[in-house]
Amino acid sequence: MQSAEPEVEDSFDFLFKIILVGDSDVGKTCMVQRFKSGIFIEKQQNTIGVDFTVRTLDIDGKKVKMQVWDTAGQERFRTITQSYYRSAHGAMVAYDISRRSTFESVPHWIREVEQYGAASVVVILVGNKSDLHAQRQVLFEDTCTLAEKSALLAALETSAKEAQNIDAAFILMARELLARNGMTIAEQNSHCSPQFMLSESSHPIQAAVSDNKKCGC
Ligand SMILES: Nc1nc2c(ncn2[C@@H]2O[C@H](COP(=O)(O)OP(=O)(O)OP(=O)(O)O)[C@@H](O)[C@H]2O)c(=O)[nH]1
Repeated sequence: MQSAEPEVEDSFDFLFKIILVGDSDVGKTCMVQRFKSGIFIEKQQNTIGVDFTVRTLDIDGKKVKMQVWDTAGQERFRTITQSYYRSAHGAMVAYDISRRSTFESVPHWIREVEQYGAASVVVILVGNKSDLHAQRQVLFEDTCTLAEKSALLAALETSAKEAQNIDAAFILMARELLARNGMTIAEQNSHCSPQFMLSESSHPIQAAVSDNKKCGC
């Protein structure tokens, strides 16, 4: 666990703080590790409190530093993790597509973000372990329904194991935060990433969903 704010040394154009929440064992740490280092390590220790990691993305020539706060999903760390919501620009609510109970916890995590986070926080719903096709317990349609009902920015499925959509999730978040912080919608619309659903909260739906994905730019 790292409790202090990380030092930000090198230069960047934008710095965004992203908090990753969701039940224990949905794969949050593996997602962050895949995003940061491009690797997948099967056996992870459960996160204690909160860990942070940083990666700088190049988005259309802008250096966008993503400071990612990986929180513990275990109940006993709730009070620690709640104190990290307030400064987050973005939140990723993660569940495991092969474990229905983790999807059923999503409304709880969304409420936490709403309760403890800033009013402007951008929220994305992420169904991890999309490689576990045979064990699927959550339909992506249900994910989209929930994301729309909760007015989230987007819903997508990822696999930290097979490197599916992990970068896409963070890039999507970065682009939305950039859009809200000065980059024009016109610049945004020149890009389209397949394999996820976007809400209309900030700009038109760009893509439609799921495993046999079609990009609807
Ligand atoms: N098949 C599959 N397994 C995964 C994937 N991502 C993570 N796992 C496995 O899921 C387990 C839990 O992963 P973690 O990253 O520790 O989960 P967490 O959400 O950070 O858990 P807490 O720290 O307790 O909140 C580990 O055994 C991982 O190997 C994935 O994309 N596919």
